[in-house]
Amino acid sequence: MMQRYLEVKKETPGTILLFRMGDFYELFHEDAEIAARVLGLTLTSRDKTSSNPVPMAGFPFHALDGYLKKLVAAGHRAAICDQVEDPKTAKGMVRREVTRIITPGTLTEDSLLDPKRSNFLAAIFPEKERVGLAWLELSTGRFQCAEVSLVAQSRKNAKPFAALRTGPTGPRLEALFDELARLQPAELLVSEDWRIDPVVVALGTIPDLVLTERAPWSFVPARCVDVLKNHFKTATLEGFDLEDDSPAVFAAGALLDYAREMQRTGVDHVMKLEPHRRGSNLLIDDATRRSLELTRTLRDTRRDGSLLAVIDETVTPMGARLLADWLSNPLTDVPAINARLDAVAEIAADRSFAGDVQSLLKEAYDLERLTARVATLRASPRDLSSLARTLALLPRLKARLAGRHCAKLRSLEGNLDLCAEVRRDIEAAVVDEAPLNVAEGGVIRPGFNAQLDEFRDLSNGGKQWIADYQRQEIERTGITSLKVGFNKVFGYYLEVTAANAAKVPPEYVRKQTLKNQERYITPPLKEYEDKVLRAEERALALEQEIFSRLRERVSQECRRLQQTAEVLAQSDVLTGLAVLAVRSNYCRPQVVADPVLDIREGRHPVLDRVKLSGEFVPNDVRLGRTGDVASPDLSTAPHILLITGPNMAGKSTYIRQTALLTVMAQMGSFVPARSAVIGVADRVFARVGASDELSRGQSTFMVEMTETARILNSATERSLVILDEIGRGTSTYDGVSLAWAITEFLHDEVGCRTLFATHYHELTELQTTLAGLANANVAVREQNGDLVFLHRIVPGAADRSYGIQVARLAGVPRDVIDRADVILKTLEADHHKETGELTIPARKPRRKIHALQMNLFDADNHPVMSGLRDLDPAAMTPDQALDELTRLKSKAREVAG
Ligand SMILES: Nc1ncnc2c1ncn2[C@@H]1O[C@H](COP(=O)(O)OP(=O)(O)OP(=O)(O)O)[C@@H](O)[C@H]1O
Repeated sequence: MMQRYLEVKKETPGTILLFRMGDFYELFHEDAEIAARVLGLTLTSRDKTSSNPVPMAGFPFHALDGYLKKLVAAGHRAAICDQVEDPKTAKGMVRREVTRIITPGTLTEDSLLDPKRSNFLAAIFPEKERVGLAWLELSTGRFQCAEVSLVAQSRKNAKPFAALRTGPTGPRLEALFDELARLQPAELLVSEDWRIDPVVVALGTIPDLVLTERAPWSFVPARCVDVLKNHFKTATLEGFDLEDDSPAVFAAGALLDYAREMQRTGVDHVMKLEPHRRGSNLLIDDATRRSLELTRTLRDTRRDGSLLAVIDETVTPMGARLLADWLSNPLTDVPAINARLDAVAEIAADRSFAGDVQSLLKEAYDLERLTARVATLRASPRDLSSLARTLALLPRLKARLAGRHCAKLRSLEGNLDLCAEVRRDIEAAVVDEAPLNVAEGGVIRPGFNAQLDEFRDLSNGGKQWIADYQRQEIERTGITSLKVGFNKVFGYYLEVTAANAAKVPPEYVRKQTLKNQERYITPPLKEYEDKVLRAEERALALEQEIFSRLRERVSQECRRLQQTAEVLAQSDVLTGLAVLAVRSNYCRPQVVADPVLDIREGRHPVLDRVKLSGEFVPNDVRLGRTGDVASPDLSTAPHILLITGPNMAGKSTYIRQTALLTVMAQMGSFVPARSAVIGVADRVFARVGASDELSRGQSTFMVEMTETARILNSATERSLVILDEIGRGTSTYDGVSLAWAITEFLHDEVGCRTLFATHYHELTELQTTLAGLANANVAVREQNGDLVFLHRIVPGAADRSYGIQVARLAGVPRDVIDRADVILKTLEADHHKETGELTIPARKPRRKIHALQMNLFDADNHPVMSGLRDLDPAAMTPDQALDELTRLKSKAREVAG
């Protein structure tokens, strides 16, 4: 057995091997040690008497899913080696084979996946100036690829920006990092050969990303292309709008190869490879994505508290995943955005529609993931009955979608394939409450297969035969207490009381003598027993066969099922957005191509939700282009808004909410505002607060400037830029000067819509020189020396900053606040002096703090010191010296008190 173990271990390098032995999965050697650590299993050893015992750990087979979850969460890969023969019939040792390999990126089991999140496996193929990236969600079969440029994507004439993540001469990796941040893959495949490739080295620094190294040959371009052609059974990849020589295709081929290797049962549900083109989406870089907390919060990277959590009114996991996808990839094409908005508007206008659709969808199972399990021949009987139940809802959904006006809902109705035969086939064959496991039987409906019914009758219906036989034998022998019984050791037997033993006919064969009974068997009874037991076995085998055939048959319809799953997901997302719009009082944005923004009474979607109603103060934003003829009413609006105001007033909230509303509108959602005209942005940039890049070894200021450099170099006229307190991490003069120059550059060279929140009041002077810039501030009121935040954005510069008042609100001690006030006044007065000298009045301590330690000055007068001074060690005996030392010590104690 250990020999087989070692063979299998050799076949599955880099994985933790779970080796089935009877009712347990066992782990040995290093795997056992890892399992003990990660899974909390007790480490024991095999063959304790040996001088070199083998470490070992294990768990019962039914606990597999729970343990797999923990192993995968800890970033491990696990190979499951099962017994592939029935131990009862096996000759010699039971045959064991690896039945699946579970890796973070190739999960398909519901129990291991988060229903609301896509779980991507990704692969890269770096070339000189571009890198191919492919990603696959194995649990649904969605497979995409893209080419990402490694050359700085600068605006025309812009100088390439300085040292980025891999140093001044390395490739520019931001675009790749942005894509990975968008996808958040669980596992990324690279070639062993690329260990020192700068791209791969940089990827190794991304937290929570498992890099899996593959043999170099699996990345050989010709092979990669062949893998894809063979899988899709096509002569070229042109049908997918892909070139055979693109690194994106190579990455996809290497990825599919791996997926096939891990999923021993096949990946037939991967039916197409879709090219992902960057141009059709609103680009949101990694830093912006995090700053805006689109899908996770900045501080603890949780979904709760993110924009996604707030706008999610979907009722199915398919919908939840698609919503996350839409939010991560907002559109730029105005007609495409409007198509979604039309659908949301139509649903929002018809309350009963949303209610009906949601109550239907709530009953649906995760059709996308069910289909994938059918396709990989891993669907359980229960999966098939869940599939049929979901299909049973479709006629009602189709009826509800019928007669809609907008194109999107009409096309959903058109694409909703009822798959009626699939449903009919499953319903005809599988019982309503199907068990999880086919091996125990009870899967196939009675009446479906005559042969099966016969076997079952024979095994169940034996009762009648037994009753008849028992009656017949009572009559024949005259023993009225004669009974037929059954136990596992002897099978069927006849039982007679000891008193009647003499009446037993000679053909009865005695098998067992109990205290008061004798047990016998007879040839007819044994013959019958044989038949019954065989029938049971044959019934089980036949059930399995029928089930496998059915699953095979359903798997032929994967494409249709996938299409239907997509319709369900889209219906769910659109309905969810409509419910959100109505429930949260959102308005339909008017999406236009001009780079303008006119939001009236806009609210921050997340704060609006958490604050009590009426507590959130709505604000307007109007950005335009001077002299813009297309939007005359915005022609006088600035395109840069410089917002000053006290801390805590709501500056960050205001600028973020503007970016969030733009993202929401471009994904096809209504927005929290009274009205909104949103000019489509090609990119959104948010430089907000300190980010957590310290772990990547950069200083806060360096990170801030790197991100700023990127904005300045790649923003276009159509971009939306949100800047929060640029230049904060350096000296005031440096900071002001940088912020000043950055603002001028954005105004003169880029011309993009910009919201800039700052504490540097000096910058408000820019209004006099920059025509497209306007000042705004957040209103506050001082009441009896206290500060009241009104959270209202008003035109003009803030008159002062109120930092000290805010510090007082925060509980900074009174002494410090008063002192800061004095210093501030002096600074303000000095500011206007010609000399430039700074004379801060000295601080007057309010109370003296007693020094606990003696200072040198005090030491001179100390009684112990004078005692020491008077000593003449030369004239003392050791005893006297000791006495004197003891005396001085107690004196010292006394004084210290
Ligand atoms: N429009 C609003 N209505 C109601 N409350 C608001 C509004 N805007 C902000 N707030 C509240 O004020 C708090 C501070 O807001 P924000 O962080 O935007 O201030 P800030 O001006 O950027 O502060 P700082 O300059 O210190 O970063 C928020 O947590 C929020 O609870």
